[in-house]
Amino acid sequence: MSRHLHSASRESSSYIWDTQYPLGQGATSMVFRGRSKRDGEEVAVKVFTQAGHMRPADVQMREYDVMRKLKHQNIVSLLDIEEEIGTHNQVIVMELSYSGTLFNMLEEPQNAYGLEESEYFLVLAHVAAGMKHLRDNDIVHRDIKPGNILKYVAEDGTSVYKLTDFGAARELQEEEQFMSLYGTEEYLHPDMYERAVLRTPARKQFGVTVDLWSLGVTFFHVATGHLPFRPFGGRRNRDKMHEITTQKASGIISGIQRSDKGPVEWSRELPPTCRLSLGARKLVTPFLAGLLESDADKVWQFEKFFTQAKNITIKTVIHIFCPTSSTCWRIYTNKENRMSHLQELIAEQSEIPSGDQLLIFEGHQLCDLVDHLSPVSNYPKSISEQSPIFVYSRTLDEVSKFPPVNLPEYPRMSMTVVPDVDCSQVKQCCAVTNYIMMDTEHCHLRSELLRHSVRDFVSYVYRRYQHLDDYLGQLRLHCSTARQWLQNFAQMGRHTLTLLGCLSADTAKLATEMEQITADLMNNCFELSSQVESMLSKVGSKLDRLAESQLKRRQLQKEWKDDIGCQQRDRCKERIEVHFQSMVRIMILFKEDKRKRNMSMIEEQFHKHGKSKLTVLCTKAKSLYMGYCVDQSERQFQEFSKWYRRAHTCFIESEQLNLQLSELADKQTEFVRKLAKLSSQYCQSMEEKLSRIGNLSGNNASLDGFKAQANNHWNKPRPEVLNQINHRLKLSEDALQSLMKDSNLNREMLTQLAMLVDKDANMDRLDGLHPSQYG
Ligand SMILES: Nc1ncnc2c1ncn2[C@@H]1O[C@H](COP(=O)(O)OP(=O)(O)OP(=O)(O)O)[C@@H](O)[C@H]1O
Repeated sequence: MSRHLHSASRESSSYIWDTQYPLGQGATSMVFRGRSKRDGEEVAVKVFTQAGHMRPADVQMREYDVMRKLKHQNIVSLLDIEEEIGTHNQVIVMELSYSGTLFNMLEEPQNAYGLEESEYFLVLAHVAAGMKHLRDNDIVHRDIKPGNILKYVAEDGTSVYKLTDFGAARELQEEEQFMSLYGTEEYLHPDMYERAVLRTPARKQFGVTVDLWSLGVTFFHVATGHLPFRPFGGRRNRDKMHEITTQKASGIISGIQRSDKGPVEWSRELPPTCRLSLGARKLVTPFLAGLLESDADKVWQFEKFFTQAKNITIKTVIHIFCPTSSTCWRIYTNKENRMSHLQELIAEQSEIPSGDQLLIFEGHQLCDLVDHLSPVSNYPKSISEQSPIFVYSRTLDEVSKFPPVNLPEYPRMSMTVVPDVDCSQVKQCCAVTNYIMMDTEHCHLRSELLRHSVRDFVSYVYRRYQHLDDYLGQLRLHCSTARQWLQNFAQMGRHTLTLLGCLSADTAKLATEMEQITADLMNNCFELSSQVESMLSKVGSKLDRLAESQLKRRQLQKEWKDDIGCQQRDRCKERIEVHFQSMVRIMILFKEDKRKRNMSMIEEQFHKHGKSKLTVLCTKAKSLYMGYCVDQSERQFQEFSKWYRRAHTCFIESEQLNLQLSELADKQTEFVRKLAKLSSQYCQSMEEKLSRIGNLSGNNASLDGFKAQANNHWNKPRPEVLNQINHRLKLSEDALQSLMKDSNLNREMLTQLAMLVDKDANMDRLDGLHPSQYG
């Protein structure tokens, strides 16, 4: 050893490390923080203990060989293998983790009930990627557990998880088997457990898939903060442990024996305290069940594990909030999926059938913001937990019950001083209080989202009313133009027919025929016009009334009391955090007390004081949450329930108005089409008949033709009526001119009508005002 070094310092040719504060200790080694002599870079140095050196040389070499072979972002990098100066023992130099292992993380109060969801999925993705690299290199790890997964932090601040500790690893092809025993008992495959822990003589062989079981136990542990299979008394009750893992049915993911010789509580679900959302649980539960399969016929192969892990981790999350049940949902879906699929997934969690769902984002219906066929990856990037899509049922105005609160229990504390027990109890108190803190935050978020949902719902309903009102305005204008047109047409028709009636016997006949031809259509048009009129007045007065009460007087908006419920300014979470920090300080003191062999009288008094303070702090934290936050949120929810019934009525009214306006628009279209038919039939028949009269006289129905025809009739010299004839002739000439003018007018009206029909057809494209767009 170098003379210049501190007594706790050790070194190799390129590294130096301090043995005073180990980063961690395993069964065969201690790991220390060290530095490179070359560039001062911090490193982790794994130094083998006596137990490590006792292993056969080839087993020791295997760890070096495996580490040399592996190079992957999810496997801890080997920097060097060097000889320690003085002892000549080999040390492994690795990249240093400042954050420790997953096991260390699970020991922290904030993770005592499992990791937060996004972090959990990172673990899953990274561990699966690391395992894939191991498989690609035909390596079996044989000691997968949270303590062998290190956390690193990437430059962008995100976590990177890496597999470490290849002391038990060796090369093994997929079809090969091994016999030696490795691993940590809680994570061992039942067959290996039987041999290694229960020491049964059977010479069972094990395949690469033993790692899959350990992965299942690890992923369960990371999701819940505790082990899946727990006999009463833990490691002391190994037969029961073996019984639990081997007797569990397929699909069971946990078995807990809570009392001595008591029954095992089997479960196919993750515990309620687990922090994963319902959406995440739906993915993770069958995944865990697949990994924790002890039936050799049903056991997964690695490929299955890789594809399932990939299926889970590539999904994108869409945040949904259901105000009527005050629940946040995370919908995990593939990026390329469309709205119909998203709605099916929402239906699975919310029980609102997809056809019944009303999805609102930022005051708009989601289907007005994104195309039905657009993939979810194109949805607004602003959709987040704080700004989710709100889902309502179109048909139900009832709200569900306020969701029950699921809190882990505080331990029952006695006043007797038992440092070991006290230490674990204070740790549990910290964990429960931390859980309450997170729940408080969530409760507060839900209160905020309820307020947000009211604002969005009001603006959605009002926007809808505004559109309906605008649309009604357009329809009113359109209807009155069509009505005016019909009246003008009828007037012009009457005028034409009167003229024809007094022109000649032929034209009078024609007039009668024309009247018969158009009478039905004309009556039909008048009938339709009055139907449109009455519908318009009915829907119009209803909409006018709603526009007055809602758009003008904002009644719905005013009925909501925004200040009920837990508010940011109440600082509930911060208040509970103060209690939590006090508990942490007690925990530090208790740990010190545990280290001391004997406590003095005064120290014991202080310890007792710490215990009673702890009890007070727990009561305070819980009652602040339950008595204030939850209570306030429940009151807010009840208020919302009353308000929503009215809001839903407004929505239903707007739906009905929308329907009535659509019916009105259809009737109006029918009316305009009939007008067009009337007009073209009138023109066509009139032209036909006029030309027939023209042909009778050998001329076209021109003024000259009529003149000639009239002269024929009246040019016999009857002097007493000559003046009269001439006068009639003059009248006829005027009438014919007028008829021609009428015909032109008719053409013009026809063009106008064509425009009206066109406009009618285009109504639904005008500024998106057609009510069918809201349907
Ligand atoms: N690269 C590293 N950076 C920081 N800490 C580390 C690193 N590698 C290991 N450790 C710490 O050292 C502990 C022991 O390391 P490791 O698991 O490799 O040793 P082991 O003796 O093989 O343990 P085991 O009992 O799991 O076989 C780890 O649990 C961890 O806390």
